[in-house]
Amino acid sequence: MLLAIDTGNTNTVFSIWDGEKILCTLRTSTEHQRTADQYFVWWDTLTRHHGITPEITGVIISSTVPRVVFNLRVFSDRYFGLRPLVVGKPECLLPIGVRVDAGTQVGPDRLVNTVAGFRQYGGDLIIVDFGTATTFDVADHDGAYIGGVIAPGVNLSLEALHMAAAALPHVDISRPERVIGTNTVACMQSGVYWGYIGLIKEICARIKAEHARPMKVIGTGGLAPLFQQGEDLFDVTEDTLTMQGLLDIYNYNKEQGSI
Ligand SMILES: Nc1ncnc2c1ncn2[C@@H]1O[C@H](COP(=O)(O)OP(=O)(O)O)[C@@H](O)[C@H]1O
Ligand SMILES: CC(C)(COP(=O)(O)O)[C@@H](O)C(=O)NCCC(=O)O
Ligand SMILES: [K+]
Repeated sequence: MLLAIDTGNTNTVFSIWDGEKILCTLRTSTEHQRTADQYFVWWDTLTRHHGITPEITGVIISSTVPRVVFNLRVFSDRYFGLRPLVVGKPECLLPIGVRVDAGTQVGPDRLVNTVAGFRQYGGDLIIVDFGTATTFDVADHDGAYIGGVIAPGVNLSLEALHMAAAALPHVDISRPERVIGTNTVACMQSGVYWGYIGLIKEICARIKAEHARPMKVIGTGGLAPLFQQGEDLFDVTEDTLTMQGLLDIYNYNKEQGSI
């Protein structure tokens, strides 16, 4: 079984792959102070709760927060006796090219998404991932990652309003039916929800105009379905794209004999 770990700036997700199937997914907040032993207590409690005793034979990590990788490495080594494959490190091979400005450290999550998108849908893709930041990852005809767009995340935008303005409360995202809000919360939800719909449409249209061939748009991340409602933003939404990419990269490294 493969343990695939996707650390974003907000949440860290562990998925256990049994062949081509996800057995179980565990989620915790991302904190670089969390030790290997703390991960294990959490892991042990939840896997027992799910009634599984996973036989982990491989670990792969994608982390947008470099500092958490140390404790995840110790966790993997101490509890499974395994050296994890870390996306973005030179020893982790990728089945796609990366064509960006020299010296750019592309977020590993973006590369992982591109790998999974290319394997499932072929080239010429825009992948929109709703995380702490909202990222647009662009894959060329041959699957190479050729850049994209980074925009402030949905919850980050709502949080920024609350933090900066004394009279604005903390608000959760939702889809208001009407654009004209008749109370403060509705006004904030409208600004972020409908503003975001506009942002996604405009950025995708401009990427398509810059790209020589027709493109498919994939939406991923917890909020993708909320934005897809009643709109035609994405050709497809995928809720486990990053996890699938981690499995693909692990399998590729096995095939290449690098692990
Ligand atoms: N299904 C969902 N509904 C509402 N908020 C969500 C959902 N999934 C994630 N979020 C929120 O979106 C933000 C980004 O979370 P996440 O996608 O885990 O980011 P990251 O991958 O950057 O850690 C967080 O504030 C999280 O609470
Ligand atoms: C853009 C990101 C912050 C998104 O991270 P996330 O929202 O998943 O936590 C991350 O991919 C990152 O740190 N990227 C490095 C810069 C780049 O990708 O060009
Ligand atoms: K992410």
